[in-house]
Amino acid sequence: MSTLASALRPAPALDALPVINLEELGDGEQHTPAHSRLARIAREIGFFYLEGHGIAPDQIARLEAAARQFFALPPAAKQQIAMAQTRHFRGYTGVGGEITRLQPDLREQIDFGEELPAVPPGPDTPQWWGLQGPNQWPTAQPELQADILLWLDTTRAVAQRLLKAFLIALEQPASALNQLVAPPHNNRLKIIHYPGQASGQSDQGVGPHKDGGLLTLLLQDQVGGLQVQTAQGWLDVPPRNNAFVINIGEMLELATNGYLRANVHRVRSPGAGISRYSIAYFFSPSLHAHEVPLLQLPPHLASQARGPESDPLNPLFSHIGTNALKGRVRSHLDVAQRFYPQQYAEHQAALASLDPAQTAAAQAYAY
Ligand SMILES: O=C(O)CCC(=O)C(=O)O
Ligand SMILES: [Fe+2]
Repeated sequence: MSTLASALRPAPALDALPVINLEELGDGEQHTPAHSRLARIAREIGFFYLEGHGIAPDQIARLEAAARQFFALPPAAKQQIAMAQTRHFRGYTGVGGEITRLQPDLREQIDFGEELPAVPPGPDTPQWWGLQGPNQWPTAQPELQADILLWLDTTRAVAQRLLKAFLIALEQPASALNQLVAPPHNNRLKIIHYPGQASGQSDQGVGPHKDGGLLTLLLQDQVGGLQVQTAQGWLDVPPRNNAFVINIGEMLELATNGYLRANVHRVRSPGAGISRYSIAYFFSPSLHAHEVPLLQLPPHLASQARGPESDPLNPLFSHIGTNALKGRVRSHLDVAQRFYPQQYAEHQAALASLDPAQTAAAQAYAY
C-alpha cells in the first residue's frame, strides 16, 4: 500500500484498549519492537493502559482512600479550599461548577499543581504566570498534603519515562523535549468524585474534551464510565487494576504536527446511589519554555502526520502559557471572571459570536 493510502486508511476497529508495559520499553535509548508498537498504538487510538510503572499498589490505594475521605467531608470543610478564592486554578470545585462544551460537569474535584511560589502579578508579567502558585490544603484532612505531593513526584517520574519512550518510538533523540519539561514544572493533578445521577437527568460526568498537556496518567476505580471517541463511536475504557489509563494531550499533538492526536474522551455519570472516583495527572509543558517545539519526524512518519486538528471552538496555541490559561478560563468561569477579566471577556465574546448551529455542535460535540 502506498504511503498516502496507508495514511488515509482508517484505523482498525478496536473492541478493547491495548496494554503497554513500561518495563518492556526499558530505560535505554535503543529503538525496540516495543517502541514500534507504542508508536502504532499511540497513533491509531492514542488511549492505552500502562502497566509495569513500578508504583506500589499500596501507594495507589492510600491516595484513593484519601480522595474518598476528602469528598466525604462536610461541605464547609471542602469550601474552605474553594478554587474560586485564588487565581492559581487550584482547590475545590463543587458539582456543576466546571463547564465542558458549554454544559456543567456533574463532578466535584480538587485541582492541585506543582507546589511552587506565586509569580507576583505586574504590568510586564504575562497573565498566564498566574497558573503557578501554592496549592490549597484542607485543614480538616492535614495528611492529604503529603500524599498529594508524593503523588506529584512519583507520577512525574513515570511520565518522564513514558515521554522518553514516545520520543524513541518517534525516532527522536531521547532528550528532544527535556527543555520543554524542565523545572520549574507545570504539571497538574485532579482528584475527582462523580456522584450517581438518577436516570432521565444529565449524565455528563465530564463532557467530551481533549486534555491540554502532553500526556495524561489516569487512575480510576472499579465503577467505569470513561469513554474514548473512535471512528466507530464511543469506546468504553473499563477499569484495570493498578494500571494507568494513558492519553495524549494537545501539546503532544502540536509537537508531532498531528502524527499523534489528542483524543476526545468523556465520563458518563454512574447510576443513582453509586459514586465513581478517579485521579488524573496531567503531565504538561513548563510555562517558562514558552513555545512547543515542532519535532522533526523522519520522512516515513512525517508523511503520516495529519497536522493538528482544527477546531474553531478550541483553537490550539503553540504558546504554552496562552494555551494553558485558555483551557482553564473556559472550564472555570468564576475564577476567570474574578481574576482574568480580559480573558473572560474574550471567551464570552467568542461564545456570543457562535451561531446557533455552532453552539448546538459545541454542546453535543457531534463530529
Ligand atoms: O475521570 C476520568 O476518568 C477522566 C477525567 C478527565 O478526562 C479529565 O479530568 O480530564
Ligand atoms: Fe480528560
